[in-house]
Amino acid sequence: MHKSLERSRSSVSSTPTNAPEERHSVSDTFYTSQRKGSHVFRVRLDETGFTLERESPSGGTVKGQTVKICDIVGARCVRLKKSSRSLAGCACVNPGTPRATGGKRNTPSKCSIASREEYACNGGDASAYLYLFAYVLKKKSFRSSVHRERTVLTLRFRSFDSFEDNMKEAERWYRALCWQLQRTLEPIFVTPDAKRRRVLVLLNPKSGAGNAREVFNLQVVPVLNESEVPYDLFVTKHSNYALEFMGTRRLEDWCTIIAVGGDGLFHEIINGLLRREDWAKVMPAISLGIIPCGSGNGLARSIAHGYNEPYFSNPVLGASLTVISGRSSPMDMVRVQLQERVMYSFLSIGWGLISDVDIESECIRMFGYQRFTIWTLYRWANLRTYNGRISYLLAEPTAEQPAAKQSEELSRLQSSRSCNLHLDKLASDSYRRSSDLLPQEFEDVISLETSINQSFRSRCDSWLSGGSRRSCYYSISESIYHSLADESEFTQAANSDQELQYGPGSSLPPLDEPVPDHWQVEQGEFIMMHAIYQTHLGIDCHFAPKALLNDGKIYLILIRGGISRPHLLSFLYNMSTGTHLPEKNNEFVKVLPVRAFRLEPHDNQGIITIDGERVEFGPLQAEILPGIARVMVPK
Ligand SMILES: Nc1ncnc2c1ncn2[C@@H]1O[C@H](COP(=O)(O)OP(=O)(O)OP(=O)(O)O)[C@@H](O)[C@H]1O
Repeated sequence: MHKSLERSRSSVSSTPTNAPEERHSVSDTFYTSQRKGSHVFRVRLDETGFTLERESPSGGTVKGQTVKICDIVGARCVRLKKSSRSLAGCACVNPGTPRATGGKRNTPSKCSIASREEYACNGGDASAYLYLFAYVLKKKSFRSSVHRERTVLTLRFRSFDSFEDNMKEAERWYRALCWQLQRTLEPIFVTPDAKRRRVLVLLNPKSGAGNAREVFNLQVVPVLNESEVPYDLFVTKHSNYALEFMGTRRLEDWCTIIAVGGDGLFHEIINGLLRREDWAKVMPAISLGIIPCGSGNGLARSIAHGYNEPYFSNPVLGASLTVISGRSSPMDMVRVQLQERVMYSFLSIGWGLISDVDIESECIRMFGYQRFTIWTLYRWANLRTYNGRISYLLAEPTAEQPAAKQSEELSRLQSSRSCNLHLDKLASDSYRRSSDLLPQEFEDVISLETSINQSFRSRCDSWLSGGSRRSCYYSISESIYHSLADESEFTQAANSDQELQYGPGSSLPPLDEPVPDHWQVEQGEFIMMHAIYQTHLGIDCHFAPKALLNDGKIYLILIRGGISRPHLLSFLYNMSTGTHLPEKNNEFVKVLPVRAFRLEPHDNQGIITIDGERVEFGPLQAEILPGIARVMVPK
């Protein structure tokens, strides 16, 4: 969608007042000229957004429309270039749209600004333009679901004879918009001089179908550019790259860390952060985001679900808007004590059926997300049971589990000693800004941009690349990272710390000591145990409908051996809609909101997963760390 309006020469009636909010509200009269006649619009920008009201010839309002401030991502002031050659790359020139000739100057089409400018520019046009980018919620028909649609609103300023004066006017509107947008951002996303702070992007080129790089360049970069969010991009080179990166780099320059990949990459990021000496300082100062490119994408789906953000129409667009929203929420994490090590988890811990499906179905990865359905049916037909003991501390106090005892245990959470003595040992050498990069190091960026398809190029306006505030660190091919730091030292630094305790400490007794008396116990044969703290395990698995990002609860879901196959099939089938859980716990299926639990398998082998990644088989215990991380959420 593209709307363009021209400012009338006759009306110069902005509304300067003294109140700060009012000073940043601007309004004026614009008009559109169409074949059927011209229309006059009153346009206002204030804290609610952009309001356009079409005037009737008698001066009343015929039609009004508001583009909400929460849907607007940014704007640009531009001058159209003079030569028709340079217009080929101009904003809104859609290669698929035939250009109007000079004689059609007053016939705006979807991308008509450029068409008219070609004529006008040749005649020495002094207009300045303000392009405003928004992603508005739309519903195509009664039956279709809501989706976001890109909208470009264009205001043309030509009241004055000189371009400079018109540009001043356009910039006044631009500044007002920036001010209004900035009001919607939380302070951690803004620099002292009122600019957007930088974000760090970690991209796993191997996640999901292996197209994370293309997804990022084609779908995420345009949104980052439109919103003028400066970013630094690192492409992971191997498994655990993100873990090492997060554990050893200086992070002060970044306010957000975006994982472009799957839940496995996000898991590495949080574990890297929590292995830092300064984790307690870093965690509240940084917000995490995810662009779903993996095969599971449970976290991205859970965040969208929690905020009613459309997901299926365009998951990457929704997630891109979320990571630039400037709004964050605390998120619970779970500390998991395994026999030999500690891990931190944001999604789930599994034993039995679902973990088997997750890991065993790797061999049919070529089926994409369908691999889970195929393998679930296979496992259902060849059902296994597992023997073990599960002890837990309920989240809601009961008669047997008094509240005082619970809070006493949870208040014992404390930070452990530092383990990361090498923190930033390498950072001062390896961290560089874009201006330091050699031209050939940018070639990758340029080629990636120019290899994009036509439909994208029409959106990736030429002035965006010219004025881009991006800097890129690509570790692909001739890695910049490699050229700046000795990797063996980097790896050594990370490995040497691996054995040490790090991150938030535990409030639980050691794994080899008995659980407290007031904990409850389930033991015997199980089909599965799955502990989850987000609503969705995957895009199509609404596993814990009541879970919230920050409710301080682990949802422990148990299925006992002896469950009938039709009952189990109905459970598995209904997982996609979240209707699989019984309203009241029964003999075979139990849902237990807990704060901590311990799993002691009695078999010698089996599969245990944490956030979908396989870990060593054996006893473990887990406890909730309420709101210890921050995640980006939709506006
Ligand atoms: N450059 C790389 N080469 C190989 N493996 C990598 C690389 N970067 C990261 N990895 C590993 O790939 C694993 C899976 O990545 P990721 O989670 O991004 O995708 P996925 O498994 O397809 O998605 P999901 O976890 O949602 O199912 C991670 O555990 C990470 O350790």
